Amino acid sequence: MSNDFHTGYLAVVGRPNVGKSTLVNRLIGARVSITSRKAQTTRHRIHGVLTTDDCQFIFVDTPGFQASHKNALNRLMNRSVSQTLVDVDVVLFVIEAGRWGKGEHDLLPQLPSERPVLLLINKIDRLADKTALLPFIQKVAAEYAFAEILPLSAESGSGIDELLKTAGKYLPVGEPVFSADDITDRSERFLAAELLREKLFRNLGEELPYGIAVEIEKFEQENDLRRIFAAVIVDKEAYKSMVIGKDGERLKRISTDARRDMEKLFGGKVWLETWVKVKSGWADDEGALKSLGYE
Ligand SMILES: Nc1nc2c(ncn2[C@@H]2O[C@H](COP(=O)(O)OP(=O)(O)OP(=O)(O)O)[C@@H](O)[C@H]2O)c(=O)[nH]1
Repeated sequence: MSNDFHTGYLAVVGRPNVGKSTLVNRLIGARVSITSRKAQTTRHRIHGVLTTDDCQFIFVDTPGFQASHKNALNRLMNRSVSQTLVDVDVVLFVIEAGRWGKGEHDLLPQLPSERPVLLLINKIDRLADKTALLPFIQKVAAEYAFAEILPLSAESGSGIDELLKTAGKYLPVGEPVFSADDITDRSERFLAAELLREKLFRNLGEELPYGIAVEIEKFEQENDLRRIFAAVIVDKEAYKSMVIGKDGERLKRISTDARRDMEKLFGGKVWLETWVKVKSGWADDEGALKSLGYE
């Protein structure tokens, strides 16, 4: 291994919905983290790995900050963000083009002053007036000592090569940690839960109850067939029928959609069984959260 190879950890932070998951997916070219129009779908730290000729980027996707719900779940989420930030080599702070508000400003004190923070201005494809970008960059540059400011579009891919070239320079010299074809260090069990969670978010839309979770109770594999048994956990009896829907239609649709995505991702047949369980108050109970895999 040449001694000018760089390897390092990068955290992707930013308000919910700014495009963190889309960016990580775009960078590592595979679906390891789930995107959805609904805010707050990423509650787990997800590691994606990208290896180029001279760099290995190990991405840590962190949950968005959320100040409005003050329960155990959010305390744990915020704790895991701060812990992540001191462990990484580079912080990628994602914002939306043209948008710098209280949400962004409030995040600044959480940024580690001893690490380079690259400000990524995402969604530039949405800017109707491209000349607005320069004054916006000047404005945000005055907010914090960002190591770099890079406009890009996670969706169209514009600015992504530049981002990799620039971010690579901030990674320490070192041998790769993961082999070239590692996509994620998360298990299929975890990915199955994420896919099902994403379908719940999409299908329930605005009705989505706060504190819904997925627990994979059994995951078996026999040749190409995976048998997955998943419980959808809600914290109130009333949410149960909301998830199941009239004559079970909604849960059936959610399961079918999730099963199809799992088959694509795992490259084999999937038998998926889902049901809804009520665990009242679980979102306020740190023990229950840990048992569901929240760190
Ligand atoms: N137009 C446009 N839309 C984008 C771009 N990047 C992301 N989006 C959209 O923005 C929405 C949110 O993207 P996500 O990647 O889920 O955002 P996130 O920051 O990971 O969200 P949380 O998981 O809630 O923290 C999705 O509908 C994406 O399709 C972009 O470059 N341009």
